[in-house]
Amino acid sequence: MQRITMRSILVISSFVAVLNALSLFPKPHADFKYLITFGDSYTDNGRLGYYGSHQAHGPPPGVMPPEANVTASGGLQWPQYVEASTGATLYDYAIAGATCDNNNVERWAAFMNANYPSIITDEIPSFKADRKTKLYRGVTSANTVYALWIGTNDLSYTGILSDSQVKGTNITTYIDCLWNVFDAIHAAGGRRFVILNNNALQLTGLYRPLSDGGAGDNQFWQNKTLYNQTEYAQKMLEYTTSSNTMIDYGVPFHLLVKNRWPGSKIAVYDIHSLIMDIYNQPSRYLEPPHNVVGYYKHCDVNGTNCLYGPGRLNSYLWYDELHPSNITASYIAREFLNVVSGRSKYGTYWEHW
Ligand SMILES: CCCC(=O)Oc1ccc([N+](=O)[O-])cc1
Repeated sequence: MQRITMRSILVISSFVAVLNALSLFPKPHADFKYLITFGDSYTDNGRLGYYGSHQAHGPPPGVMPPEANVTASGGLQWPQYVEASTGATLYDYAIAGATCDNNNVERWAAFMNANYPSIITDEIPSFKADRKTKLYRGVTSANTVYALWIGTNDLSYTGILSDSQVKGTNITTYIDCLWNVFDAIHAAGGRRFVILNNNALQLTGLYRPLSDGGAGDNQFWQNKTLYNQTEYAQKMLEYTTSSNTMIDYGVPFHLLVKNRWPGSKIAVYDIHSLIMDIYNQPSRYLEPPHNVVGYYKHCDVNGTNCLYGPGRLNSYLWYDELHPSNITASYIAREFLNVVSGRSKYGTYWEHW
């Protein structure tokens, strides 16, 4: 294992991954000019960094923060691959650390002396403010896809998994929040939605028991080894799969039975299955020697003194205890484009007839 500041190596490997990924990407579509994303660190392309350097405030209306080359994937994040391979304009409102709604699960960000901004309390208001600016001049309901991927922090050890949610709320409240996000986007003219379901979190180093190759005490769960880790991995499996079933049934119920978002098309993108497929058949996705149990970036419980490796990031399913690696992000992006074009086995498609 090397101790080096890996920024340049990460940027180079990002570029290699981009080149590999671009050659595999489906052709861009004329009706896909804008991608507007909401979520957490699985989607954030640098927005939290802006808040961190501006006293927890977001950018003024009409300004998108600069994109980062090194995100929580160790390189580019999945929307950036979509952007690079299609030429679509990306407006990424995702913020690392976010939950769907701080009124349900709020999480403290000590470095900002504030809660992490959430989708309902910050990302959606920022989107609504930007919509009134020239950023949105070319955006129409036909040429724009809205993507929502949220739940990892809601269900997390600092959230529902440790019963730390706001009193009176529960997993159903988190699921209802997803529909509230769609309400807000629909009211703003959005008609094409992709919802990415919950990751296979039981396989991450964070939730996998130490005795089964998972992390010990770490930056995302500082006293993990005090817990019955097998029980918590199983709970996380229950929470993610139950939430995903609610998403599977909730989308057609609200769209078709309740007519909640008239004129809309919604695809459910089964990230959980994609990650399981990479986990079960790593040689199809990762560079040898592939590693789907460990992770590339190892830090102390404060997130400092990080060590990287062994080997190359492109061999890893996971970048750190919680985050898919850069190459995994490129597969998430590639399959996202298949979902948008209606051709993915990971997509389930719903619209009015
Ligand atoms: C996918 C959800 C996990 C997540 O959001 O992780 C992060 C939370 C906070 C930070 N940060 O403060 O830099 C990074 C990742």
